[in-house]
Amino acid sequence: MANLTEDPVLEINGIKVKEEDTNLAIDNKVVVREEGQGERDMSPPGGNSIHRSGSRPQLDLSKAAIEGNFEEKDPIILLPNQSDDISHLAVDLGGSLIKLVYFSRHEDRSSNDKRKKTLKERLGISNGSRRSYPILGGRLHFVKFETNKINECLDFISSKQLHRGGMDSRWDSELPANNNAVIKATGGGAYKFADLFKERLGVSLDKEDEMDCLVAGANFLLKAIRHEAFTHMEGQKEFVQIDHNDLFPYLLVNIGSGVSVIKVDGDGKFQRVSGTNVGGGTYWGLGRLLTKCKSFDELLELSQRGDNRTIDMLVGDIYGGMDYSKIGLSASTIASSFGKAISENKELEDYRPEDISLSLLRMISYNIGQISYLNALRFGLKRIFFGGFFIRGHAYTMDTISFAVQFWSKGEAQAMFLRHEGFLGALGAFMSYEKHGLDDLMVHQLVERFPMGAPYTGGKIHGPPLGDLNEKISWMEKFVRKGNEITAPVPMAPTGTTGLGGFEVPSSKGETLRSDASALNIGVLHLVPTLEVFPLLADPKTYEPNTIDLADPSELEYWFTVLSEHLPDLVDKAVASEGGTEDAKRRGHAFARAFSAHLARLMEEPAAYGKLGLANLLELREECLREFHFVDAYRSIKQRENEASLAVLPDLLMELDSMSEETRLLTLIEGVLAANIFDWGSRACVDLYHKGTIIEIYRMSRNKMQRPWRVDDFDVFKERMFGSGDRKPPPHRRALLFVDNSGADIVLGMLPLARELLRRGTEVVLVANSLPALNDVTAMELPDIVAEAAKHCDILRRAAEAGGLLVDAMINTLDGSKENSSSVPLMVVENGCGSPCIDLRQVSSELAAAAKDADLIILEGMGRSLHTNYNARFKCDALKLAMVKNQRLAEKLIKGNIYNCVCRYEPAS
Ligand SMILES: CC(C)(COP(=O)(O)O)[C@@H](O)C(=O)NCCC(=O)O
Ligand SMILES: [Mn+2]
Repeated sequence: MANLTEDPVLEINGIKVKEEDTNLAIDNKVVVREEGQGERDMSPPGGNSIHRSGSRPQLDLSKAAIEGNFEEKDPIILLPNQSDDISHLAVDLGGSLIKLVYFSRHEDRSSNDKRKKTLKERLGISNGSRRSYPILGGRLHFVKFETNKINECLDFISSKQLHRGGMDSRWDSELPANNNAVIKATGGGAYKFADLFKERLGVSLDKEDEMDCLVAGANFLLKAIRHEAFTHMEGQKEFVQIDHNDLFPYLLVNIGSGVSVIKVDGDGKFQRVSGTNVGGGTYWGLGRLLTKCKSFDELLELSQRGDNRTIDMLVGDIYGGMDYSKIGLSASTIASSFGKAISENKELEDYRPEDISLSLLRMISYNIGQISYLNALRFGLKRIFFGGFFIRGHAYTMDTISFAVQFWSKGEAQAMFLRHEGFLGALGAFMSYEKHGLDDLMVHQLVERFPMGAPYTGGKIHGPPLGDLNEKISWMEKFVRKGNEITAPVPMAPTGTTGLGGFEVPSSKGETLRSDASALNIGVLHLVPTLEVFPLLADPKTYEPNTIDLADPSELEYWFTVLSEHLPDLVDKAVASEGGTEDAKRRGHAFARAFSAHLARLMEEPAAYGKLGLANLLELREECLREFHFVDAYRSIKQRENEASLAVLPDLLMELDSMSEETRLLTLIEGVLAANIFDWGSRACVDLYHKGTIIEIYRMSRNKMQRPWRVDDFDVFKERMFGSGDRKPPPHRRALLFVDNSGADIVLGMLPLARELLRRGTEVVLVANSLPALNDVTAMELPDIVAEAAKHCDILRRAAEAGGLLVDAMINTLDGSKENSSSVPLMVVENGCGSPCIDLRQVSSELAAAAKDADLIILEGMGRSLHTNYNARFKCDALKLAMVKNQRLAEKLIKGNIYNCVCRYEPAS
């Protein structure tokens, strides 16, 4: 991609413009409420972004860059700073809270360049199939407001222009905006506030049935979001994998102001079987009267410091401190909520508000748990999902409900909670828009991201959005100046909080309850309809990308330390990559703070963002960099190393060509392993780079390549390649090479290996990152590297030409001939990721298409073949190659040492 960093004059008319390619870009629309100041107007300042007005989105041309070839007619221009332009909204107007779900569309990358076209033809990808998705890429956001602050909500909708345009025009940007906009709405407020919406926003509310919406929302979440449901027992949270084919029937208990109990038998098939008027509204209403609390969250926070024994009558109070063991009740069981208040000569003021709040919370939670159990029993249901904003991710509430269900059902029924608990209705209303195709989305097409503000605000979004990066950073700076105000997460109830038969008094309570606990557990859902499950996974259902389990606290602590210690160096690189300007420095600091806050948050509650693996942490770092507009922190390092390696490539190729086939294969594999040492993500390696030049380190690394390697299946691989005795196996048809780093790794390691496969008649597909991550080579950079290498090698040149790789590159071939002699093709596809690891449940459609004819995959590097996929099994032959550049991982995974190598070969399973 050619960068227009010199501020060229861009003619927009007549040239196609498109937004940044954002399959993986993070949402950067965090908006904040400042302590004590209410909402601050954060509408975008003038600057170099063009002001938005009217219903047509305007363009932000800053940092515009041409994608592909300058020479091409009508090149596509990327607008990295152009923010979301297409939005949709659905609302759930409840008695206590208003929930919004809105969608912001991002232009899908439908690149025009010739390389992609050739690739598509070769891989048989038709554009037609893409168009069949009613929605293109986009993001689903979740926001809530208190109903009594409906004006804030209307301001928010207005500031983001969410009400603009009718649905049809919104889904398809080519249609004109509609001035008679209609918003899907559910909840009682859809009736109550219809006039207000019309008056303030000029929109009509299209009312959807509340139960329909709750069920549609729950079904969507349970089918489409990976870590949506979890159990919560005695402080332990555990995510539950729901089998889509075995979801129904279940009981859905939605705890809003009141409680609905719904038996769900399928999509759109349900019956409201019960309910209770003692719900969230009761807790809040009674709690407010009894404690003078100003908000629900405040009331919940009070309960955190409460001791209900002062008010509740316990079994022990009646039985002189004894259990009533005959019927299974311990002395600490609540015999009668608020029961002590009748027998004591005390007034309301004599009770601590904290104790009242906890007593009330337990009374209501327990009652709901019990009613739910009775209904589950009534219909023979084993699974009960609890939703609604009463829960708010609050540990005691969940424990209390779980306890009731467990106790009364004797463990037969299971209480489960939903991360998007409060948004079922709003999501369901959103789903009711016709033709958006959301209900067809699958788990692998949704990527959840946690924006920069999440650790601070808990995803709470108030007021207008932060207009641009500058405002985001100044908010961050202000925040940091205020000191350590990262609010503590919801303290997990310690083990034993709710012993069998009753509720013990919590032995330790958190200092503060996060004011907006529930919203912490959800991020922004990025919809990427083009993502697919990698078709060569032997068993996608049991596939787990992460090798290291961060549920082990010592692992968690270790990797947090590694990432924290790497941060200063990363910031230096990132700042340097943007010219070391003052602006870059500011962004660098803000990035470091934001990422540290994410780390701190996860350290306190590892499951806060869903199940946590090392791959998620490494990806979060890259996402966070992107959020602060560090597009490619290792850009110049990559360039330098590519140049140095390309300079010695001809000598290496000559040396290889002088070898026998078998020696050459070994030398090639050694070469890949040795060159994998160039990894700017490894502390040990970075220290090493200060001790020599690229070539010196490469030589040293090669010289240390004694076999047997720590994991050494080379001989089996060699046999598959050359056979034994008279048996000569056919070459592989197509190999997918998941490449890793720039520089020596790709140029002196993987390209020569690719060349060997090509020489043997195997088609080669180089699979590289869609977005930069550390010093990994990207799919965008690869064609130029291949073109350079092809100048020195006929095999590569012919294959690259056959694969359409050289269409744009101006290369001088060795012999000057340009005829397209027959060759198996060399291709490049993007993998759909922007991380050093790869989750093969979510790969690009290009890669999925390329995989269909592949019978060999080679995964290279620590991230792709050790941290992730080390235990993955494939339908085709697989070779995993990596140098282990971390002592602890070497000990743990291969019982070896740092710089040991892995050559793991697994024939098709
Ligand atoms: C980030 C990485 C996975 C990249 O390794 P690669 O995939 O390039 O081989 C690796 O450098 C890593 O695990 N680094 C952290 C551990 C350390 O600094 O030792
Ligand atoms: Mn790498």
